[in-house]
Amino acid sequence: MLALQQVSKTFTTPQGQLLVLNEINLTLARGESLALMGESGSGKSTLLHIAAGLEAPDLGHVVIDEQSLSSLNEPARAKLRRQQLGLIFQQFHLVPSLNVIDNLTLQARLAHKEDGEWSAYLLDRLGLAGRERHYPEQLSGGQQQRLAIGRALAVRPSLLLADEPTGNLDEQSADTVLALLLDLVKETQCALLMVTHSARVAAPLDRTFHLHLGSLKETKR
Ligand SMILES: Nc1ncnc2c1ncn2[C@@H]1O[C@H](COP(=O)(O)OP(=O)(O)OP(=O)(O)O)[C@@H](O)[C@H]1O
Repeated sequence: MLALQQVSKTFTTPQGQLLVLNEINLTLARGESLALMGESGSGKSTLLHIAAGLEAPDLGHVVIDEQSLSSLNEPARAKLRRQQLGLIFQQFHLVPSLNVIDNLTLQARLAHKEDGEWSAYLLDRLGLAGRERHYPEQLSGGQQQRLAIGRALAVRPSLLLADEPTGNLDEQSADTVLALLLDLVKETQCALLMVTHSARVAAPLDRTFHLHLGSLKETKR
């Protein structure tokens, strides 16, 4: 589903060259959830951006659904991102001027993958049925993040990439959102790669990896 093959990335900083990812290998299967942990500045967001094709590795390959991102030009990569990837962020990134149903179907419409029945099912599963005409500001933080999850899943992505998706929520909302997210990953058999600082959030995921000094080490399987 997702494969990182010998991925390396170095940044040039005022202090010199910074090797953030050093020949990283990782594979993620359908229906599998993986937590990516590591101290601040260890390169977690860089790895996530590279997996999403938003940033290119210096060396190595990213393969999504058997397609190597480096073999595609930028328009083709953007199309693959729209059609196969769901992105979930700490700051929900909903469109404030769009109501719930329009936010939910936004990416699906852009990807020409809109499916009314699937959207209605997702709204129901996410506890947002009946809120279709509400705007993001009328929703709680937990509801907003559930909507952002729905938006990511509305395209039926093969890969979900999430950066601290529960970082802005209180513990109880975080637990609800995480449980729903993991249920939907199993149900739709997509793969989930999630960055988190919290061992508690990582615990229910299938596998946990730590990034440290450019290397990835599995700590739970
Ligand atoms: N465009 C860039 N140019 C130079 N250095 C960069 C660039 N992007 C990231 N870095 C550096 O690379 C390292 C890894 O950054 P990254 O954001 O991936 O870490 P992170 O593990 O996600 O951190 P955090 O947990 O604080 O979000 C940091 O030292 C950062 O300063």
